[in-house]
Amino acid sequence: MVAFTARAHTNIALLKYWGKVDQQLIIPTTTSISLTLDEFYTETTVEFDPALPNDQITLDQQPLKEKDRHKISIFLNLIRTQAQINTFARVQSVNHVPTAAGLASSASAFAALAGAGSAAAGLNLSQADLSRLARQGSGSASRSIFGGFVQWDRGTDHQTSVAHPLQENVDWPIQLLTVIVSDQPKKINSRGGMQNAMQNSPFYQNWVERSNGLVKPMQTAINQHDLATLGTIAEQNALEMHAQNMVANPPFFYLTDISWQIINLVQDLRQSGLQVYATMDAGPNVKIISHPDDTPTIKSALFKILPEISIQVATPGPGLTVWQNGAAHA
Ligand SMILES: Nc1ncnc2c1ncn2[C@@H]1O[C@H](COP(=O)(O)OP(=O)(O)OP(=O)(O)O)[C@@H](O)[C@H]1O
Ligand SMILES: C[C@@](O)(CCOP(=O)(O)OP(=O)(O)O)CC(=O)O
Repeated sequence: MVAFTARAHTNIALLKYWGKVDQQLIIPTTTSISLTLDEFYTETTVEFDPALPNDQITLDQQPLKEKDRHKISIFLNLIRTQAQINTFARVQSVNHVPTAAGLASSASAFAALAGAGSAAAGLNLSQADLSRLARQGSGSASRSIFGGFVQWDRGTDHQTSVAHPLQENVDWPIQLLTVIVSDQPKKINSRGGMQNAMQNSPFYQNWVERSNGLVKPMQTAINQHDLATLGTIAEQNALEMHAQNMVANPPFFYLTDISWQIINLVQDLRQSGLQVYATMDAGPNVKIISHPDDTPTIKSALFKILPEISIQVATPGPGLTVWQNGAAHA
């Protein structure tokens, strides 16, 4: 059969997804809003081949670990069922983003796999159906089908829990400075962490209500290109997500001393008049939401306190692209 390749970019949530109502279908407790990023992406090629005795999967030219391979095969089963085929697949994936370090590699990974896998299986899915499919691999992947600002409606079932673009072409100045504290895989993955928080934080229900209440204000901030309100809401929502983990029993932490140094610096810079805001996912890295003009000031302030730190500038990025191997890539 024919091989297809897909490229999907990561996204960083401005309003976080942190808990599931349905573990199997991946229906979240909250509606989330994200920004797709240009600089970090996954490229995946899929070919179904009747000669294969099982699914063969490589990530960055290395065979995947058994647990991760199993996860991909289960996901491919969703595609096989829909396409009514029972052939195994050859999957080659390359991450242009550190894997499992809280930089949303699972988002770009499953969005790319949904795109290449469904095309290679002969399915011609709509973007909404690709989002529903990607969601079942990793919740945040539902948002990486689209570019720019994206909203994943929590919904109540497979049909209604789907992402849609809020603003695909972002033509106003906003960037995320990603401060890489560590590019090593984290100890507690997102899946385990959110489950832990949901079951063991006494304030979890409060998080759900507050987070869902921030959807409208965040939409308004995006519509009005209001960086200050957008950043304020995003920082508040990220800290509240981490607070759930800190008050869980037993507590657990993604943020390290260095993460807190950066968060404190962001607050200091804000007090000095800059529009800078921090957001953090399931890892120690801090993403600084900011205006591109302020990059030199923010970078020099960061290097002053952390001379060894690595910083990547990320701007709004596009949605999923899929092409047949051998065909020209638009
Ligand atoms: N390109 C890929 N192909 C297949 N699986 C991948 C790929 N990239 C990542 N993964 C899988 O996703 C897992 C990482 O997902 P996880 O959600 O734990 O962390 P993350 O990448 O930091 O993303 P997030 O910020 O969404 O938590 C990896 O352990 C691996 O199983
Ligand atoms: C903190 C987050 O990045 C968590 C992402 O979690 P995942 O989408 O990786 O989780 P699973 O659905 O279990 O695969 C917040 C977000 O991206 O909304």
